Amino acid sequence: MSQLLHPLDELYRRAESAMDPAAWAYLNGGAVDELAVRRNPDRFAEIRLLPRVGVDVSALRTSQDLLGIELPYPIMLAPAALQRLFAADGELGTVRGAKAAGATAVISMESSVATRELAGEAGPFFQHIYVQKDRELTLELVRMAEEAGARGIAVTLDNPVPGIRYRQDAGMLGLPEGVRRANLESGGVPRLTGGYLDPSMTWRDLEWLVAQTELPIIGKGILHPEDARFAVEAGLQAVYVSNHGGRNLDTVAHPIDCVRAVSEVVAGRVPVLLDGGIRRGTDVLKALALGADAVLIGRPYVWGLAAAGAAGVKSVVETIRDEFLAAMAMCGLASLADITPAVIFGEEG
Ligand SMILES: Cc1cc2nc3c(=O)[nH]c(=O)nc-3n(C[C@H](O)[C@H](O)[C@H](O)COP(=O)(O)O)c2cc1C
Ligand SMILES: CCCCCCC(=O)C(=O)O
Repeated sequence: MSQLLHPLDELYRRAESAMDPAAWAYLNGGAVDELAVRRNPDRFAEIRLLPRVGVDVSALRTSQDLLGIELPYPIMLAPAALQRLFAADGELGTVRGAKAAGATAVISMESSVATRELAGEAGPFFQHIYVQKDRELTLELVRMAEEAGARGIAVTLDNPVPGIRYRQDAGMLGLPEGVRRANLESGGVPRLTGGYLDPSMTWRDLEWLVAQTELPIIGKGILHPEDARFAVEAGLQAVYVSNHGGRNLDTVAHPIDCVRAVSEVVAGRVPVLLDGGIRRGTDVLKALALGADAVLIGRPYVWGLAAAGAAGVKSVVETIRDEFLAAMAMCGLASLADITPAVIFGEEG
């Protein structure tokens, strides 16, 4: 008798059989013993919901404005590098699937299709960057994002040095032929000469970055409430709670355990985003209940991309969205504004 799988688990299985093992290791692996990779989703599963009944949930209101983008529901796609490792279309499949599902994508600086080529196929999108040792190159990346029509820039803060990734290193020794770091070698942005990370970057550099562009800057990889305060003081226009999917530091705190304290410090001054372990619609509800304004899906949409291209990406987003909508209704929550910590068991008092 065949076992019925959750739709995402089915895509995971199909993706694994479609993908080169080294790419699979890069996609799903993480730092050292990969405890944080595994436990990010587990932490969501450990949190219990406490529904209210007798509420009219016949028309759920889930749209919101996020940095000038009208999100139909609070689910977006996290930046993921080098997607031609996973599917022939790479990021083209992702932005097409995201657009079809009404989800805003964050395009990695390390995309294997250039942002300029993706922009015409994408809905509203954000560009991700790492601040480069060469600040002129950083500025060129900012200008590239502006010219391509990005609606904001997510700058990754949790990666001062490369994560130690044994599984990845055992499999992938370099980029296979045909997979390139497209934003870093085309259209005026020169190829990187040194490492892609700057371990000397501080809040002063972020203040500098904010002053260089009209685009909102989103600080990705914040877990500590004090860093959330620094981010707002530096002029960042969104705080993105993340542990990089457990890919950089093992045994790091889980984003779902940090988001409440972060959101209390941020106190509504800027939006709070969260990724790391979002696998089910109830995870979205729990993240919002504890203070996030929106969440981002990481690995699961890449499983969808690898299994079925743009349609697979769309299906991952819609599966999680439909579960989220059902969970809202089951919990007696008619709008995003109704989602508070009171829906978490043990927080109701
Ligand atoms: C294959 C892959 C590549 C990634 N590339 C980037 C990147 O270029 N920049 C970045 O800030 N985060 C990157 N991330 C981290 C994601 O943006 C996100 O934080 C993480 O995947 C969320 O956890 P989840 O996969 O459990 O949903 C990458 C993640 C994966 C799986
Ligand atoms: C040579 C490109 C490396 C990109 C690193 C992307 C990333 O952040 C990840 O987690 O992987």
